[in-house]
Amino acid sequence: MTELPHTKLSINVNKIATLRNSRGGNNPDLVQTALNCESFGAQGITVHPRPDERHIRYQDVFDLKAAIATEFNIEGNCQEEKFIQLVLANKPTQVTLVPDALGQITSNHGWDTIKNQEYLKDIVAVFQEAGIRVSLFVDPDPRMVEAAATTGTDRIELYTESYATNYLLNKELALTPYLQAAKVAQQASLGLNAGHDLDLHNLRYFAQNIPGLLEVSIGHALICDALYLGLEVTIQRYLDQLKS
Ligand SMILES: CC(=O)[C@@H](O)[C@H](O)COP(=O)(O)O
Ligand SMILES: NCC(=O)COP(=O)(O)O
Repeated sequence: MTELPHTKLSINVNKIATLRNSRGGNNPDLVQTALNCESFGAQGITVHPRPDERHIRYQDVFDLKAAIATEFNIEGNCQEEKFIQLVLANKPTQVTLVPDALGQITSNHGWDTIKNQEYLKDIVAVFQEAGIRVSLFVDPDPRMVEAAATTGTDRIELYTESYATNYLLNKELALTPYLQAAKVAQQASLGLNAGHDLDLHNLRYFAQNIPGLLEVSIGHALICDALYLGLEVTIQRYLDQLKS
């Protein structure tokens, strides 16, 4: 029997949609690619629809929901009413709430869970009442993690951009704030996810050292690696990084 990694790999397929949209038509086929990801071992599929639908279109979310069998994670900005309705209509396994500004190229910060405490409590409850697990995207700041716990969220997703950047300079230092944040999350009984700029170089060290890491969502680097290695080999390599 093969050993299963304890941290789930959810593959973000935004970049497949970016490529498809660049020519119109349906090549590459987003749903087929997601199904391939699953058959190659992915334990979840992540999408991050943005209001301009520059990659994931709202219809893609319905199409993926109807097709995939693993955990479906929809990330996005819940300050958009259209996003809330999209998530409620699809009832994914998990919604990850991200405080994106309009027109942002990519996500670049987590929630200020202190300032937005009341708003987050209300919106977390909206999704939970629909049976959807909620995760809040936060920076690795113990104060933000502590305040996230008081919103009632099930999980947090640690924004790993600074880990990925600093890993190249000093991996121990790069990890330090994430370790502290993870400890606070554990004490508060919050589930822990992570994502953004994780790749084949920095993933193993993160996964081996962050206690209780339940899920990583990875898109950009994984899809780039698949151009060189093929999707099946790439996914196996990412899963290998998650084996303890
Ligand atoms: C929240 C997060 O870190 C990712 O979902 C990332 O924002 C991917 O979005 P893009 O593919 O639009 O860059
Ligand atoms: N939540 C992070 C995510 O889905 C993918 O981020 P990236 O690997 O594309 O940087």
